[in-house]
Amino acid sequence: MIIRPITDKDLDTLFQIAEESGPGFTSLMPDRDALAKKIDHSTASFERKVIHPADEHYLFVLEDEATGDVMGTTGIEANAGHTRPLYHFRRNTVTHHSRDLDLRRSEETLTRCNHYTGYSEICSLYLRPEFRRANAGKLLSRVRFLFMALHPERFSHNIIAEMRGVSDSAGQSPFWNWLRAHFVDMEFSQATHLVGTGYTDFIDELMPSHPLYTCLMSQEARTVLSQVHSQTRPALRILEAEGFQHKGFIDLFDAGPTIECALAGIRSVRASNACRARVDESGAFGKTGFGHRQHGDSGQTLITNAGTTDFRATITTDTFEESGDLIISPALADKLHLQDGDPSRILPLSQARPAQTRTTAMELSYAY
Ligand SMILES: NC(=[NH2+])NCCC[C@H](N)C(=O)O
Repeated sequence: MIIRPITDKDLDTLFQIAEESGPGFTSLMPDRDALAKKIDHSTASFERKVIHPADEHYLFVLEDEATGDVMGTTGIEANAGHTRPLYHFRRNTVTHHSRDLDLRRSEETLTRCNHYTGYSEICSLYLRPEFRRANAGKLLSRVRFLFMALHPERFSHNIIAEMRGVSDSAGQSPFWNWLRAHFVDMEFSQATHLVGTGYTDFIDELMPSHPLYTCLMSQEARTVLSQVHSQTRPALRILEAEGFQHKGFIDLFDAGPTIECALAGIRSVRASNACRARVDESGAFGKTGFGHRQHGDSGQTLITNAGTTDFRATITTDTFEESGDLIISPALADKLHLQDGDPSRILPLSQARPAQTRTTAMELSYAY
């Protein structure tokens, strides 16, 4: 499994993924022109010399090298809210209190806001059902944190992830159904399609701009506030383990939680290291006795090169560290586009119980 930047040739697969992933997956909408533009934008972003993050969008694919199949996607928006506003509802508490009458009551409100302007956003993580296997989800999720650690000038100091909220297989969202009944006469899928293809004017025009008291909402809508889609729960757990937290900002359409973490605080950023690749031509990799010097207690390591347009990453056991150098076989060096002496970044993966590995890879398929 190799991670690489997306190219024009991946358009058909990207279209399939956009169809498979459904209406709540707003960063990939099944619209060929929009997806072709997204690929071009990604290619230009990887090519661009960047000093401060602007409107770059990086989209990677996970490829099965043996077959050339694209197994999934993963992305980073360098500066969310830069080209068009990024809206959320903020959960607030309002207290009405009369000292004279000795009465008080606290109620929750939702207020539309643009709080997260200027954050980098991780997005578009999708692992196709037929390619669920150990480490695939991990690689798709964590590779973004290594890419950010390698190229911090391209990203904000703060990172968010918008987690998909609750909707059913027929595309009905309990939160949207309440909004729709009172404010915006439009299907959930139409609203997410508009947002996903970059049309956000209707939010200012039609969505409520005054605080909404949640006590006045339907019970169905209230219970899904800050809740994730059932298929997104494992992805949420993984990001929480990386240090991400929910601060009460929720999606305008399905009330899914947005979570945030400082880049420097992300576990995979802190636990990964810069090193130099040394290509071992001696053929020692086949021999025994190398295991004790391998990374992590599982011996598995996420390795990347330090490139942008030529970025590559994989998870392997076929490596070890020696005085700060990463010793790799010529075959692996070739796959990762690494030459002897090139900078690299490594993240030792800790031992996961086999059952856990399976669950993670499987359940990450719908991700966030
Ligand atoms: N609450 C939501 N549905 N938010 C949108 C989730 C989008 C998802 N993070 C994506 O990249 O497409």
